[in-house]
Amino acid sequence: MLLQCVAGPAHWKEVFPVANGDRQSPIDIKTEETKYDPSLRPLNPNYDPASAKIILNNGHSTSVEFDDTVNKSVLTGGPLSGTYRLRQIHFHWGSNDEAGSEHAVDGMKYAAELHVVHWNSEKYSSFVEAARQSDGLAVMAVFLKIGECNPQLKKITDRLDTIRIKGKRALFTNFDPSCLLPKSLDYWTYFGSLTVPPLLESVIWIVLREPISVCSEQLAKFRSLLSTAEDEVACCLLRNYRPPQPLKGREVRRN
Ligand SMILES: NS(=O)(=O)c1ccc(Cc2ccc([N+](=O)[O-])cc2)cc1
Ligand SMILES: [Zn+2]
Repeated sequence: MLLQCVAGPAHWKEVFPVANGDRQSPIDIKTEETKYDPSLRPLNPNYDPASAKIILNNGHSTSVEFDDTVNKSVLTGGPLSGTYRLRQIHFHWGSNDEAGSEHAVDGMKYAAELHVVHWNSEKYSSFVEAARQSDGLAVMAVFLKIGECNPQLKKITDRLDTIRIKGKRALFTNFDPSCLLPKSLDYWTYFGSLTVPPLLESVIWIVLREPISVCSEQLAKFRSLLSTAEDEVACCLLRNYRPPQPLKGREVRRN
């Protein structure tokens, strides 16, 4: 029986024409072409560990979902005007340690990438509404570089065996995602999109320049997640990164 895994990024444009839009993500960041912008402020993530609620396998990644009914965990500063409320974090990885990040830096891909997803709760009343607005979402991207095992990431990888099947969820609280950020919060920023369908062009991307570490054994645990539900033939979630998309004249600024 042929294993039916989901159609990859090459087919998305057939269902979501915006896949060929003017501000698609991810991109390959050519560092020489980035522009220093003195108006960019320091990033100011302020997260309450009590906001963390559940860890989830949604079939195309694993995410930790946060309570976003109040402004308890927010991101301000950086390129952002106003307050962006923390919604969820999730990861992208590859079938081997040589590739897995979505963004690239001068053509170089990291082993994986963490996305910390926020929405503009000052201007919009819900995540789904914000996701349809050009300034609706702010996603902080953190590169994961192969090296030492990451003790903070262990809090997540140790729980993955309880959510192997698509749709599974488990309680996951008392977790502050700041523990997954590098020492330096220096960043590049540009206007882009969601990197998975519906690929909405509503994301202010904030890509941290300093990676955090991850070891091969930790990455292997992500790859053992299943993209299939209980009643389906098992398919491992071996990779879930979209390749870099055309810049189409966009500027990438740095602080
Ligand atoms: N990879 S990413 O661009 O950071 C990303 C962030 C959030 C999401 C989750 C999601 C965001 C929005 C919608 N929507 O509006 O239908 C559906 C799913 C999907 C992907
Ligand atoms: Zn993502």
